[in-house]
Amino acid sequence: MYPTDQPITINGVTLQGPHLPRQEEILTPEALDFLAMLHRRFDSRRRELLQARGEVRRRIAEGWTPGFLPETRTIREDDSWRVAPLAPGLKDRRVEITGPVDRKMTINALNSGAKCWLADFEDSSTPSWENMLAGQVNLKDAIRRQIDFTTPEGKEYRLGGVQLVDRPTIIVRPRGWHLEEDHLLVDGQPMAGALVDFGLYFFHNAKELLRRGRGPYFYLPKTENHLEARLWNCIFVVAQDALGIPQGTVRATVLIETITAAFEMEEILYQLRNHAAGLNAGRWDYIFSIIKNFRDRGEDFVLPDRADVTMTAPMMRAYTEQLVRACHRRGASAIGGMAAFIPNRRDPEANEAALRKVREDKTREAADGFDGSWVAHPDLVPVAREVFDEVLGELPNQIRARRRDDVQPDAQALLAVSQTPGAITEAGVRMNIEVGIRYVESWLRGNGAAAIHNLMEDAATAEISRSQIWQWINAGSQAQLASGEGTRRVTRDWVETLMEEEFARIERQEGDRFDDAREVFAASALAEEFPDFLTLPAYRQFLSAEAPLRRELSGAAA
Ligand SMILES: CC(=O)SCCNC(=O)CCNC(=O)[C@H](O)C(C)(C)COP(=O)(O)OP(=O)(O)OC[C@H]1O[C@@H](n2cnc3c(N)ncnc32)[C@H](O)[C@@H]1OP(=O)(O)O
Ligand SMILES: O=CC(=O)O
Ligand SMILES: [Mg+2]
Repeated sequence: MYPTDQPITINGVTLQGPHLPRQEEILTPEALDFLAMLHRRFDSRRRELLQARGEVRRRIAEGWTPGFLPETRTIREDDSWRVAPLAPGLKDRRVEITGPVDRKMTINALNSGAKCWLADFEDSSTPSWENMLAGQVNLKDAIRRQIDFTTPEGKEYRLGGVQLVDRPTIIVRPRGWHLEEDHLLVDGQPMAGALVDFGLYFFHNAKELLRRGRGPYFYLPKTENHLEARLWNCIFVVAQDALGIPQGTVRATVLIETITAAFEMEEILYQLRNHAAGLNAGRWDYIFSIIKNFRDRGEDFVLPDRADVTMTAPMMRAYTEQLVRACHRRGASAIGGMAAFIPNRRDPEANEAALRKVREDKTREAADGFDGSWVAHPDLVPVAREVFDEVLGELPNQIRARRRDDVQPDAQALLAVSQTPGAITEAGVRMNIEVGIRYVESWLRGNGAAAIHNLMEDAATAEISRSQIWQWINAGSQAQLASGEGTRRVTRDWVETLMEEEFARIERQEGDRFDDAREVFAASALAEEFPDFLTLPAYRQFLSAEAPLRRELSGAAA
């Protein structure tokens, strides 16, 4: 038993922060040894790759435009290689439900009737130590079918009686490479959140999953290039050897959700080819990545209101079609993304509208050749299933049936940002502010996904909101409001006035976190220096093990 609330060091691994329920089951000395091994072998490479991201960004700011890499041309042109055959539980992925790994949602997702469940430590989860550790407990219990839950009001949750084959395949999404977990230090350095999430899940469950006819499967978020994919591949090889399980047991689906990764889709599959399962079109972070990377490149890269950047915009069509082509050429699954419309059981009209819009979105994806797609809510599972059932017929996927050889890699099409129809409007600026603050408030309370105005908001959509504001302010005369609304520029002063007004409109409740949320949102939307991720300073200020001390010090300084 570890001492309560005191930092403790075992074999160079320091555990700090509050003592959490059942932590002894997860943070066993053997599991900590495994994490320390991963950190010591791979963290310096992670840091180098993060630094390389910064260099690419600097080159883009100086006028360089990313494109297909000349040095990897042979990989793209060689038609002979394929990824490993689809693994058990991953052949038919027509409907995947996504969601955070809290106990109730875990049970609901596993009872949802979806083919797969993306168990999310990332966009939809606040990365508090409590959430991250509880997620590991919940997954361990779920895999062993020993999970139930009772709300304080007495509502009971347990796994339904379906057979293993009908239970969604679990695919875990660890945190991105940028986030650190400073409740676990190795040799005095915080571990990468990604290695903690991957390592603990793999260590405790890989063998059990194999015994049950499945495997340790992962979604890899926010990858920026094929070298980052190579790092993951090296981690998989070492992890499988360390546990003595066969090479190739791990499978990874990589989210293509950065503009640089869009130029390296086949190279990413190639690096991971013995472990690759597919690619996913993570549309929200993709839009964020375009804003972030091209934020100071002038009018060719200024996007209209967030609501106008839809999947039918030319750049989004190019991205999704090229993704299906890359996957099917290499025998991998192409998985569609998240339509943000959330059903509402209390409002039939909003519910109807959400079902209609999601159906439209999934219909386009299925027709484009995707093998399946994501839904955010159990009530959307039947809609997506119906759409894909119709296109797939008896087939489990469209990998062979829709090769999409009619699509060609096309850099110009991926970069056709200025062809996105729409306009910047005052309503759009206000919406970004209001929704951004509301989302951050939810995140600070530990809920990393929220339905706001019947739309799903998570870390990726919040990044779009705050980075659009930043770009519109800093793009100067290139970000004019729609002509019907005069020629007002989006200035910092004006945004601050709108922020005051929107903030005043928000209904407050005892114990809410709106003051903190406004501070976090303003700091990233109005900052002179664009923070790489909204969640990075917010983590340090509010969730890190040193956060209470840091806040105390800044309070004392004030
Ligand atoms: C950009 C990206 O990365 S997209 C992927 C990441 N984002 C996500 O995964 C978001 C997933 N979705 C969600 O978290 C939720 O649907 C929300 C927060 C948007 C809305 O949730 P709620 O406000 O609870 O919706 P609602 O009240 O309609 O839920 C009805 C029931 O469905 C459950 N439910 C809703 N969404 C999910 C889900 N994704 N997984 C499991 N159960 C769910 C709720 O827990 C609730 O259960 P209960 O009736 O037993 O209490
Ligand atoms: O992770 C998915 C996204 O759209 O971002
Ligand atoms: Mg994302």
